Amino acid sequence: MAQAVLGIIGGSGIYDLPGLEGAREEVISSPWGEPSAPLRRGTIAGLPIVFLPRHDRGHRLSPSDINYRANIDVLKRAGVTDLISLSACGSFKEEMPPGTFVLVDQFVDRTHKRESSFFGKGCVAHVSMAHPVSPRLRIHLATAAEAEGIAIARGGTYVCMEGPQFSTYAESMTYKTLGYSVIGMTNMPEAKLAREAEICYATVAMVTDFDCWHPDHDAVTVQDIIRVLTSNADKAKALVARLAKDLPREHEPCPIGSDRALDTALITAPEARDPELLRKLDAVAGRVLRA
Ligand SMILES: CSC[C@H]1O[C@H](OP(=O)(O)O)[C@H](O)[C@@H]1O
Ligand SMILES: Nc1ncnc2[nH]cnc12
Repeated sequence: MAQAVLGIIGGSGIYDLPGLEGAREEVISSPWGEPSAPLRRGTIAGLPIVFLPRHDRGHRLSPSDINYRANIDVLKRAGVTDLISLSACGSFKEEMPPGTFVLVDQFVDRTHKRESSFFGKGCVAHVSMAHPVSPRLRIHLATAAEAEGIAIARGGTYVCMEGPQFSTYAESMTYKTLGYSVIGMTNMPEAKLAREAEICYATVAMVTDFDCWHPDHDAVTVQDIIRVLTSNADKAKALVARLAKDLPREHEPCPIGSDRALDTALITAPEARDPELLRKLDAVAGRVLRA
């Protein structure tokens, strides 16, 4: 049984992880290019933790400029088995007001200018995304949030837009009418790539605003979001600390097989595979390619 290594991707407002014991910076190079930032590695209550701020410190990177492939690749190389994304989002539901942490269980991908797969010409793979979030991690997150007195919603659909502009009123009303719960700009293709890399993934979607559909909120502004971000970030850090204390030290097998997603995904015949691409896939797909 493998040791659990918890990865944390910090989104808007979460550029470090105070409380990381013995924290040190680790630069891991990736054949997929530059990750957002060096990793910060340490422990919380003895559990190995790897932290990566997806926009880099200073919020240098916009959602479309993040190299999601490099980020997931370096987290895989760092041994991450379980990955939590901490993400700011807008809400489409009155009952999920700013301050709510939504443990989403579905995603809709509306992004259109991002590299969204490690696979392609010379090594084709099709992983299942039917259930994109680890049910086991969601349960651990819900338990940790309850212990910390953090208001959560269990389940919801996160629609990922390209951005960087916020939605038009018509888009916002459409997503609301379709029944989506929250909106953000980063969790796709991140969740898809984590699945391809066989890393269990879950998102804490932290509501900062009601997007622009809400009659009392004419438009979303970064200033308004930042006001909520700070208190959300404090709660998120408490949530991570509690999760780290309670997460089993051995990686628990994923009940939906996220950690073995490539067992049934590769379709390119071994003799038709491109050696160059195989080299780049050494970390994310090494388990199956070396078999
Ligand atoms: C600062 S508001 C828009 C920004 O916030 C969210 O970032 P993240 O998901 O990394 O927390 C959203 O996706 C946008 O990137
Ligand atoms: N309303 C919103 N739309 C997209 N991304 C967001 N991040 C925070 N609030 C958002």
